[in-house]
Amino acid sequence: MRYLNMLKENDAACVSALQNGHIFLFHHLIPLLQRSDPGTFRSVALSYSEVQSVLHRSGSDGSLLKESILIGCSEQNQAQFCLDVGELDPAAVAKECKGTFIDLRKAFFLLAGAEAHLVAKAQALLRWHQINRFSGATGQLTHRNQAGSQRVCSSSSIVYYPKMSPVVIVLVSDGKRCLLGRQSSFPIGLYSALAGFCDMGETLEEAVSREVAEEVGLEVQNIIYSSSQHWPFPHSSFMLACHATVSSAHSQLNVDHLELEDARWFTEEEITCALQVYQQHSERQMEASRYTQR
Ligand SMILES: NC(=O)C1=CN([C@@H]2O[C@H](COP(=O)(O)OP(=O)(O)OC[C@H]3O[C@@H](n4cnc5c(N)ncnc54)[C@H](O)[C@@H]3O)[C@@H](O)[C@H]2O)C=CC1
Ligand SMILES: [Mg+2]
Repeated sequence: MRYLNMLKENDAACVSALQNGHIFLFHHLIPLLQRSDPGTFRSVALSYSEVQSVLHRSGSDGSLLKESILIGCSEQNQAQFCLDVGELDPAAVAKECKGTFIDLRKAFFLLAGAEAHLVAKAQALLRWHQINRFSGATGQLTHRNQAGSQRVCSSSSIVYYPKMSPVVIVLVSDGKRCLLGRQSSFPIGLYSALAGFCDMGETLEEAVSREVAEEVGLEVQNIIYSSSQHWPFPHSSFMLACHATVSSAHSQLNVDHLELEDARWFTEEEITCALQVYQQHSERQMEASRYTQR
């Protein structure tokens, strides 16, 4: 952690870490992956010299490498960076790297947990840099530090840091059943816990109460924080997960159909059965993928 922090503060050390580090490539924010076992994918960690040669063979002079952004540090203490090669031909880069560019909406669910997290973080940082080239206050260009952990306005001292949008997601229970909803944009049959963006100035509890009231017209109690994660959709969300209850006497739903297509109470048996069906479906997909690769 201290090493990463030092790289954010020290441009020269960050350049040297880049030359000895691992680089993950993106093309217009789409991550490069490689197929590993049948049906599974992994992210591609390239060395500095490997990226240099990919860039040269794809017709670039290699200066793009300095645009790399620090995203983390491996267990072997090797710095990890990401780089968007959007100006190059994606097919040529993918062929050079024996990989394929896969949209993050898909990639996020194909990768193992830690890799999915790293790739999502990388995409969020790349996007933030792409849309913050100019200061919103002065309209002048902003310049990044070597790690890409901040941008500074070229005509004032304003410093910009990467931003996330806090989101609450809450599993509401009436003591026997849990409440799930679906938006019309969800895949057929998919239901999820209720979620929503926090408003400016709200506490976690206020955001949970408001979202549940807005979406299904219930008043929740006993809000308990459970865990959090970075969530890359629509982009750079910071998702805070909670549990909450309603009394069974006040569990009648009044669904806002502008926000949700449907919301329902589900029993434990229904959830267990749905999870079993999901598990069987995933196993069948894995099997089909093995078969098509033979
Ligand atoms: N059940 C669900 O709705 C689930 C949602 N999520 C995630 O939860 C988050 C919230 O999703 P929704 O339920 O659709 O939110 P939501 O219930 O707050 O409604 C979305 C609306 O909020 C407004 N909004 C306010 N701040 C916004 C911001 N920073 N970015 C985008 N829109 C903003 C927009 O008008 C947008 O149409 C997203 O990150 C989504 O990917 C994840 C799993 C399930
Ligand atoms: Mg919502």
